[in-house]
Amino acid sequence: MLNIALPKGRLGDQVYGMLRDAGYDCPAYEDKNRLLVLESPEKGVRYLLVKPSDVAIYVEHHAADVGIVGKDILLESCPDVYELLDLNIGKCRMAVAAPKGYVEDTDRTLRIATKYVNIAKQFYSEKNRDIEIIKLNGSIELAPILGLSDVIVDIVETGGTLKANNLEVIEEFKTISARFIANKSSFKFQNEIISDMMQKLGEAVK
Ligand SMILES: Nc1ncnc2c1ncn2[C@@H]1O[C@H](COP(=O)(O)OP(=O)(O)OP(=O)(O)O)[C@@H](O)[C@H]1O
Ligand SMILES: O=P(O)(O)OC[C@H]1O[C@H](OP(=O)(O)OP(=O)(O)O)[C@H](O)[C@@H]1O
Repeated sequence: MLNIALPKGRLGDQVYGMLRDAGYDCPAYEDKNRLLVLESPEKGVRYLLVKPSDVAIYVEHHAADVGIVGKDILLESCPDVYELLDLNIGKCRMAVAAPKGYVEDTDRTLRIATKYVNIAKQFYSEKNRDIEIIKLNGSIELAPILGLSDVIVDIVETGGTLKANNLEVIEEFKTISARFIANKSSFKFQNEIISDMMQKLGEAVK
């Protein structure tokens, strides 16, 4: 059976919808219970429900053969996996944002709150800017409101969260979407099954 790491939460349901349409349905997924391992033996797949930010860890370490993960996570952690397909869902942008009217003082160290420490470091190293990173795990928009940081680096989809909290985008610098990834050894030894899944998923991409 092919082990598929599926992100729980907002991305998971969309991803499962694509896999179902591609022929890898799993009635147990639709039961919505607390099980984390869901099997569909007749389709030859086993779904592992994991935190979105952990998908690539399972795949890299061969606890899963394939998985679906946001490009944000791949850019942040650079796992040693194959990125096979852009699924064109979970679309958003990586951006710097700040309170409306914010004016940067370039003589001071810039304080940045983010979940994406490596992405932020890379972005500002290209600008040669002196920075301090404050790593948070969620509700990033709160940081500049409370004076914990000057700006944030985070993903923006509709812009609704920024707007509701009186923040605005300063610069968007990466487009993000969900990617189909594979463990390197699985891709070699289960190539036919994974290639077949990639092709069917490709046909389901809108
Ligand atoms: N507002 C959004 N619009 C579109 N895609 C998003 C949005 N927020 C996150 N994503 C994408 O969906 C993925 C999963 O996001 P989600 O918010 O469900 O998990 P998370 O809370 O970031 O994960 P974790 O619980 O592991 O921290 C992200 O990695 C990103 O690629
Ligand atoms: O532009 P929008 O459509 O408002 O989407 C962007 C918001 O979505 C994500 O947060 P999420 O809902 O995952 O919350 P969290 O980061 O606090 O966990 C992201 O961190 C932004 O806060």
